[in-house]
Order: sequence, then C-alpha cells, then structure tokens
Amino acid sequence: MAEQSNGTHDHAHNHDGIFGKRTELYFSLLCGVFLLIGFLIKTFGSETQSIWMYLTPFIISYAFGGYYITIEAYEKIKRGGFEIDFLMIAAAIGAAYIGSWAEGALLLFLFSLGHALESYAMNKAKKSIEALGDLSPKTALVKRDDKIEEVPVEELEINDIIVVKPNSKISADGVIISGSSAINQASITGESMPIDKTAIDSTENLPQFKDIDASNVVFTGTINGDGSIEVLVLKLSKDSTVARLIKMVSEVETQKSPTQRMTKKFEKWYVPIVILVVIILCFAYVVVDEPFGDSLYRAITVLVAASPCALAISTPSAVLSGIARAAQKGVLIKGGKALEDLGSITTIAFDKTGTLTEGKPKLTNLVPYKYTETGLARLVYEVESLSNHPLARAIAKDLQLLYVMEHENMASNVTAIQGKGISATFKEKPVFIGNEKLMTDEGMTIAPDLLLEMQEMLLGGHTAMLVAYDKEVVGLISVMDVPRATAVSTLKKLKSIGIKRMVMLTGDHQNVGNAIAKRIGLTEARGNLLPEDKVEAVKKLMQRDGKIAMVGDGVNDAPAMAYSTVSVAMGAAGSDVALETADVALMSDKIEMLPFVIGLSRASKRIITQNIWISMGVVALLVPATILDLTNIGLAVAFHEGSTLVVVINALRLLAYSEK
Ligand SMILES: Nc1ncnc2c1ncn2[C@@H]1O[C@H](COP(=O)(O)OP(=O)(O)OP(=O)(O)O)[C@@H](O)[C@H]1O
Ligand SMILES: [Zn+2]
Repeated sequence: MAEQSNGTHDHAHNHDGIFGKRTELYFSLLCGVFLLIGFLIKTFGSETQSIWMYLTPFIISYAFGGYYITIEAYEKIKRGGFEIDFLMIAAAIGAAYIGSWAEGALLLFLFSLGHALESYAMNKAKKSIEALGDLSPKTALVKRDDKIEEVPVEELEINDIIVVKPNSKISADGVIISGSSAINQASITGESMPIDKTAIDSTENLPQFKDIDASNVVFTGTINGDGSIEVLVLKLSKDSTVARLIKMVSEVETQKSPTQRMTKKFEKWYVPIVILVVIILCFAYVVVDEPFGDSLYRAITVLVAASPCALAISTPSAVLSGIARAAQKGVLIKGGKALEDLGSITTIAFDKTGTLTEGKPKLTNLVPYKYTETGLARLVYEVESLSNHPLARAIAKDLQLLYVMEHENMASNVTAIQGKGISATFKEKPVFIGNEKLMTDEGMTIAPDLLLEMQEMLLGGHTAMLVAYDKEVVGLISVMDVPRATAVSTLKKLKSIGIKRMVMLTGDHQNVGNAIAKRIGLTEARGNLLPEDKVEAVKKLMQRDGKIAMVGDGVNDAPAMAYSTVSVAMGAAGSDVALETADVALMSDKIEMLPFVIGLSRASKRIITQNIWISMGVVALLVPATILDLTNIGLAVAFHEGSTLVVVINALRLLAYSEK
C-alpha cells in the first residue's frame, strides 16, 4: 500500500529487511526474547551484579522493538504528523528515563508485534483478493500458419487463435471457434460448477465482446474441462477481465468508508489532546505532593493508555477483510464506502431485463394485421437483425429459426428510439417497431381490436410491440422473458433479512412490469420508463427512503445506477462498463449473491461497531484508572496492546463469513 501523503496511520505497509518479508515480525520476537532475558537477569541475578548485566539486554530489546516504529514515526513527523508511533516511542523513552526498562520493552514488544500481525493480516486479506488474478497463465499455445507455438501471453494479438488443451488454464479473453468443453470460471465469477461452453456458429459480423453469447465466451484464468478448444483472442492480455479486476482491486481502498473518515477526523483532534494532557500531567507534582518521578511515571502510563492504536486499525482491518471475503465469492466491492452503505440499505431498485429476468426473451406471438404472416416476419426480421438491443436480438433469432430465413439486407437506416423502439427503412418506406407510445408519437392510429389483443398480451407479462410499415400498423409481435429461476427465492430472502421495499424499474409496459412483479414477489413495479425516467425514479426513492441500491446490468440503466447510493452490476465479468462504473460488481449473473453481500456488509458494519466500542472502551476505562493511580504501566501496556490484537482478530472473522 502506498504511504498516504496526509500522514495517516497506515498499517499495511511491508517492511522488508534482512530477514525478508517477515523481518518486522522477527525483530518484534527478538525484542521479546531480549526483554525476557533482561527480566530474568534482573529478577534472579545476584544483588551485587552490575546494572549493565540486565540493562544491556533491555537496550538490545529496545533496539529491535523500536527500529521500525522509529522509522515510521520519523517519516510521519517529517510530514508534520504526530501519531501513535510517536506516542509509543515517547512512552518507551519516558519509561526508560524513569527506570522502567522492562515495561518500556514490553510496550515496544507488544506494539511491534501487533503491528507486524496487522501487516500480516492485511496482506493476507489483500492477497486473497489478488489471488483472483494470480491464476492467469504466463504463456499460450498459439496457432499461426498452421504451426502451434508457445508464446508469452503479452505477445498474443487480437484475432490470434489459441489452442487450449483439456484441464489447462485459458490464457486469453475470447470466443470459442472450435470444440466444446465445461469451463470452471470460479476464479472470476466465484461459481464452483463448471459451465458448458460451445463454439460460436460463425465469426463473421462478430458483435462486441460483451454482446457475444456467454456460452461461447471464455475468460483468462478460467480452467478448461475435458474438451480441447480453440479460442479466437478478442482482448489483449493487459485488457483482459482479470487484468482489469486486479487493477480495480488495487484501487479499492481509495474509497474510504464513512466510519473510517470519522475515526480519522477524531484522531486528528485526539492525538494532540493526549500529548497536551500528558505534558500537563508531568507537572502534577506542582499541585499534588509527590516527587517529579511519580508524576512522570503517571504521565507516561496515561500516554500508553490513551493512545488510539486499536481505534486506528479497527475499521480498515474490518473493511479489508469484508472486501476479501466478497472477492472469494466472485463479488467485487469497490471500497469501504460501498461496503458500509450496502449494509444499511432497506430499499432496492431493480432493472427488469437481464436482472430479474434471464434477459433472453423468446418470441411468443406474431400477429399480422391486414398483412401476410410471412411478409410481417420478413419485415421484422430484416429490421431487428440490424439492432443490438436484447429484444431485437431475441426477435431476430427466433424469427430466423421459425421461418427459416436468411438475411437479405432489405432494411437500412436502423435507429433506436430510446425506450420506445426502433425505426428503419424497408423497401424505401419507413418502418417503426415499438410500443404504443411510439405509434401515437408518429401519428398512427391503432385499430381497437388490435389494441385489445395487445393489452391482453401485456397483462399476461408478454412484452408486446406494434409494427408499422408505410405509416400503417401492420402487426403485433410479442416476446416473453422468463424470470430468473432464483429470483423468487432471492427476493424472499432479501425480505427476510429486512429489505423493506423492492421496486422494479423498467422501460417495458406497466402491465408487463406488474405481471412479473407479482410473479416474483416485488413490492412495486414502475413501467414505461425511459433511461432518464429511471434516474428520476431513483431520485424520488432516495428522497423517500434515504439510501437506495440499484441493481442492473448496465444496458439502459447505467445513468440510474450512477445516481443511486450503491450500484450493483450483474454479470460484470463480460461487461467492462458495468465493471468499471458499479460500486459492487457481481462477476456472475447470479442474483442470489445479493443476500450474501448484503449480509456480509452488515456483518462488517457490526464488527466495525464492536471494534470501535472495544478500542474506545479500553481507553475510557484505562485512562481514568491510570490518572487515579489504580494501575501500573505494565497493566496499561498489556490492556492497550491487547485491545489492538483483539480488534484485528475480530476483523479477520469476516474472512470466514457465510450466510446463515
Ligand atoms: N429493438 C426494439 N424493437 C422493438 N421494440 C423495442 C426495441 N427496443 C425497445 N423497444 C420497445 O421499447 C420498450 C422500452 O425499451 P427499453 O430498452 O427502455 O427497456 P426494456 O428492454 O423493455 O426493459 P428494462 O428497462 O427492464 O431493461 C420495450 O419494452 C419495447 O416495447
Ligand atoms: Zn503503523
């Protein structure tokens, strides 16, 4: 972790040294060993021994224990920050001055041990996130001029063909062009079951990477099953999904959580106050009848007792453990803010298509009106096959299968009309396909019997669209998207964990929204929303309920997601936009991960709160006790440093979080 320039107490840095990565830990242990030696010699040595007999091991103990703390304190003082490290050094020097070498060494030992363990724990948490990307292989078998050669992944180019042997790792993001296999994508999506993938029919007119059917796409770092496959490389190694993930994980901590910011602010005031109080206490002998040495002893004990070590580490350790746990399950939480916000949410807005539903609509009706059926099918097919909208792709695909059609390039000028439909030119005449509003906007009237038929479809949950050719409505088509198999149980679970309102926001007709909402158990559905209406809807929900989460797939809901308190993107492994912009990214499109992340966020929040109580509680008890001479420096050290360790260990519990 980079040292922060504002002089904050940064606990996750590595101190590499003569003993390698663990040097900090070994120094701390040596500090402890020499402390013990000094203590034994002092306690059991002969009365006449020279004080250097035990002073020497104590000084060595000080050197090992104080080495890294001094470096750190010095670096911070250079930037004008007097912090905990400084307080500790001051306390240790003070202890030595009054002859309490053993207590001073104990302080340094426990503080440096705590520090080393923190570094260890934090690194462990970070590693488990980075393990996501550790899996990408270094080389690939590439097929060039009918020869197969092994090249480093950095040398792979777009449109290279790589050969992936059975049970080996895939070294590029791309599309399968021959063979089929079951692929284990756990490293990216957290799904433990392998997923069947097959070759794409044709690589001509290949859509963008994110638009290719998931059953043809493979990702870097995932593991091939029993089949041998050939993959057309579609992304450079540095742009692969895994590479982006790692990059984002390394930026994750820049988003400080609200609690983290609050404790930082608190420390800023608190540390100088402690220093001031300690200085004043040094002069207690002026008021109270006692020697200066006693005043100094008390002042130093208060210094130890009051240092906010545990507080400083309480939130960051919990946040990082929480993020690490989520990452193991294929959920990327981008920072402490998202983690804390998600835990306090009671309203969730959902996009419909691709979020609550599979996002793979099926054609259900084709109703010609004063037009031939095959004519209508041809018209719709030619137009829709030129669009990338999920509805268009579904319609085109099913029509092609049903009416066995080939593309004849009869349509042109295809334009999407946001939230309403699509327009085009077909045999020199204008075509419109879309909802009722599109038709009336274009000045067309819809025959009552056709409208009635359309209403019926909508009520049944079908997405119905009118087709107009040459300024006349010539038919009606409808598709139906099935709710995700897990939608019902997920929403039920969300409700049981205390999510009060679940609202669907959709561009589809209100009746379709209602039908689906009823089927899967949403509290509310809002239909006929343009992307900007979705933003308005989110704003209104936020006015009413405070924080809200918006769950979507980024297709026509990206602006609304950006506006919400926490945005959750589904199926982010394939979509760069969703991955980059969302606060929380579910790598798989498993909506059932939602209760898990929300539960995890709440657990993190709980642990943060506990940690703050523990750290502040110990300070609140210890400081008055020391001022009133009810304790000694040894006890103060033990309790103070003990609370730091307790807080870290408490946070690490999150690494084992699982849903009840
Ligand atoms: N390519 C298209 N062909 C025909 N109709 C379309 C097309 N694109 C959009 N429409 C019409 O416009 C409506 C709104 O589309 P929009 O993309 O805003 O939302 P959606 O895909 O229905 O669902 P959601 O908002 O839940 O993702 C659709 O329900 C459909 O009636
Ligand atoms: Zn530190």
